[in-house]
Amino acid sequence: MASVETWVGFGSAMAGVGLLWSRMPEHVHEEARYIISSLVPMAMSYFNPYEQITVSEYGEERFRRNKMFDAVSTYLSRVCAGGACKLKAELCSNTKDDPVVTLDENQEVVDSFDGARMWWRLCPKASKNKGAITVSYYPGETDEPRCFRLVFHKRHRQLVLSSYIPSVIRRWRELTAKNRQRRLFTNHASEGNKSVWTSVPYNPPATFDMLAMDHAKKVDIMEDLTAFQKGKEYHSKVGKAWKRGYLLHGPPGTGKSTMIGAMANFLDYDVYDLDLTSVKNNSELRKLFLDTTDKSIIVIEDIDAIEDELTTKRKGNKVVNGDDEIRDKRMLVEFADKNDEKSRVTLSGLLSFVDGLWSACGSERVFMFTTNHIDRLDPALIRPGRMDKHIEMSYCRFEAFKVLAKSYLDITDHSLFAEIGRLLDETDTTPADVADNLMVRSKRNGEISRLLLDDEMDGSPPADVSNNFMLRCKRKRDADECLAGLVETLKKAKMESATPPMDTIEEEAKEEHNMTQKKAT
Ligand SMILES: Nc1ncnc2c1ncn2[C@@H]1O[C@H](COP(=O)(O)OP(=O)(O)OP(=O)(O)O)[C@@H](O)[C@H]1O
Ligand SMILES: [Mg+2]
Repeated sequence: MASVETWVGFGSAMAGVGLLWSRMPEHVHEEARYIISSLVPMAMSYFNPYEQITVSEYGEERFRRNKMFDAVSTYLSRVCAGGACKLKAELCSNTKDDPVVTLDENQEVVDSFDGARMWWRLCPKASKNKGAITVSYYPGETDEPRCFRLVFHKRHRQLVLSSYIPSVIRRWRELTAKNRQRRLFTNHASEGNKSVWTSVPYNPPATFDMLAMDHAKKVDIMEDLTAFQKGKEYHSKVGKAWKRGYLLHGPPGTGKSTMIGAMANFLDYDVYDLDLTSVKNNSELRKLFLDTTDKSIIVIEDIDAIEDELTTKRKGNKVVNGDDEIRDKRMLVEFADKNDEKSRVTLSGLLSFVDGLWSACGSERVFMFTTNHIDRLDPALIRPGRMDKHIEMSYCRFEAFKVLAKSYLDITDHSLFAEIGRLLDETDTTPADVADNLMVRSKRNGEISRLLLDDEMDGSPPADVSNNFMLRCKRKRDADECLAGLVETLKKAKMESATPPMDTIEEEAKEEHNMTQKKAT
């Protein structure tokens, strides 16, 4: 036991140290604090046999999603979820009844690899080190949103880094290739007024087979897409970013949006439908682009509608025609704070992703712009080389009509075909209008189901033969009725196009009147 003298001696020694400390200059204090703060973690790591890896939801740049996070999430949900008691379930597909189950926050699961145990936890907040994968020697406090934390024994460090992590990534690739669900993303302003992507499962019904358009043009587009999809080596050989830009133009109802769905089906890509009106400025736009994944179609619909704002601005800004640089800096979308330079999305900001500096970030991306009025678009957007392909979606002619008749009525020939072909050549009718006429009326559907029901109520279950016969009759009647209706619609359209609208007649009459008055004076 220490005597009283010893304690007194210790106390005075400490008092001496305290006095000495207080007399030391401030910079020495700083140095001493620094040494202590670096020694403590080292000492802790020396005694702590565990290490940890943090996989945060966003990468170092903060605005790019960390794919490793998705990989771990999928891996743990599929491989280790059995040992978890807090899970989240989401039904992602309209066709499959299999919910996607993922770990809930703060849930810990254990995995084993080559005899080593790994502890995974989904933390609602991530470590201060936001890098893709950061290794730290001691458990640190967290301050950033969502991360997975992997804890393992020090002696397995090499195993984890060189074998376990790569195996997680491999497994993730296998799992996603097998269970991929295509998604449709759209951006909207989040709580902090920042634009973020949200998505829903996406199974567009349209395929190229159903697209009513010139056959040669359709084949050309499909070949172009196939060449693009297989063009990884070609693009790297010629030093071009692996991306492709399409401009779809044509009147409303000619199938521009339908074409996008068909392309997504054909390529099996996700679709990002970019709503520029909820993007505040170029840096937000950049973040959104960087948040898109590879193998995706980025769509900006009705670019002419946004350009309309430009056109009004153009006059105000006295932009010189042909001067791309000045024109590009005009606003695409103007927000509430008109004086704030930062709260604007510019055409140059948009184009830097399509074929500028930022276009090289990410690969296998298709950009699609759609417009109803190509003539109203900014020349900077449509100048040669900017968009790889301009696709015109046009009015429905006979060849396109045959595709629609096959899809909607399941017929390849009919006595009214010749007349319809002639009328389609004489009028400008959109595929949407034709498709509308080919839709079997619900009245008819009601009629057939009633007939089938009556049959069942007789007590005699309807025989297949009679069913088939009835269905055939129904189809025939449907086709006759729909095509006759279409002929009527087309005739009406032809008449309307032959007679100029009333206001045009009135204007012409006025003009004539003015001319005669002028001549008279
Ligand atoms: N070329 C086409 N082939 C098959 N169906 C078509 C075609 N064009 C239009 N349709 C039908 O008409 C509907 C409307 O077409 P869609 O929305 O693709 O036209 P759009 O050109 O995008 O029109 P908008 O310019 O108004 O956006 C579609 O749901 C589809 O059923
Ligand atoms: Mg559309």
